Amino acid sequence: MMVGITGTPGTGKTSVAAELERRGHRVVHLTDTVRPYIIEEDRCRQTLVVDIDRWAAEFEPLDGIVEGHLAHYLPCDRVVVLRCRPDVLRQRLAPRSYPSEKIRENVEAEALDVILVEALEEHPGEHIFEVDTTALSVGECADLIEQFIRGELPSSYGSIDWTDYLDLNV
Ligand SMILES: Nc1ncnc2c1ncn2[C@@H]1O[C@H](COP(=O)(O)OP(=O)(O)O)[C@@H](O)[C@H]1O
Repeated sequence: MMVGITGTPGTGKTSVAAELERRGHRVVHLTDTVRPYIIEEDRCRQTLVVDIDRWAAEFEPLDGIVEGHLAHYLPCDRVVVLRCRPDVLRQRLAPRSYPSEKIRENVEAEALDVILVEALEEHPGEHIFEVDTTALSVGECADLIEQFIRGELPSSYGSIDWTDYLDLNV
């Protein structure tokens, strides 16, 4: 089974993937796989533009966890969407050397459920599991993900509403 862990930058993908790897899961970090598919580098926004269609088409499915904010574009059997309340996300992103515009864009995307909507465009809802990491430890997030993978927890998504936090970006 290939399980994607996706989410806005700062929601905790790298941290929870490291914990799942420590627990014995095979983990592939997708940033390590996109380099041959980079179309351009947007230096101002410190963003790489990737040919997602070609990358996803050529990706060899695997039994394990694929971690990265493009994971939901892969033919995953299950997709975990990590979430974080926008004000807390802003704090998590603050130590990064991101331009303020990039932080604003990410916080806004999180408030608008952008990654969840993208995931739902690619996968049936019953394969999707949203985890609100705001008040959970990395270990608690990993516990929930393992329970979902084992089929002990049903899919769940759509209960988060962070539109009230959109004005944080003003
Ligand atoms: N569940 C969590 N609770 C509190 N802080 C977290 C949690 N997950 C990640 N963090 C912290 O948030 C920041 C971003 O986490 P990271 O794993 O790098 O996110 P991503 O890979 O999605 O960009 C890091 O400082 C990390 O320690």
